[in-house]
Amino acid sequence: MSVITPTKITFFEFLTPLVASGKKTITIRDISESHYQPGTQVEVYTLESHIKVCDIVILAVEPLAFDDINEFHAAQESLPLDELKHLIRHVYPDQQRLFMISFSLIES
Ligand SMILES: CC(=O)Nc1ccn([C@H]2C[C@H](O)[C@@H](CO)O2)c(=O)n1
Repeated sequence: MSVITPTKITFFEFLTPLVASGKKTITIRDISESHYQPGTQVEVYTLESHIKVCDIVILAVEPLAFDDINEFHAAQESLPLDELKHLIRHVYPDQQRLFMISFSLIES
């Protein structure tokens, strides 16, 4: 079965300034949002209002267990670790198996 490479990603609106400023360089998603391909350009939109924010390039997609999320990931998310884990549990209440998507901002 082939999976179409996605060319868009959404972030909660309150996180988009961190993406657009280049401070946030990873996002942690479940398998349904893990099909990004390294080297591809992806458009960033706000989840709530679907406004285009910026473009990013995908650097890597790697498996990451919820229990292994640590200060290293929090720094790259530009969030405190407790806030990050709380947010991930809010979005993905039961999932241990997650994916770390690393990306770089494309300056416009
Ligand atoms: C559908 C959708 O947009 N879902 C998500 C999922 C996660 N995030 C943020 C929250 C954290 O900063 C990281 C880690 O999951 O990504 C998000 O903005 N939108």
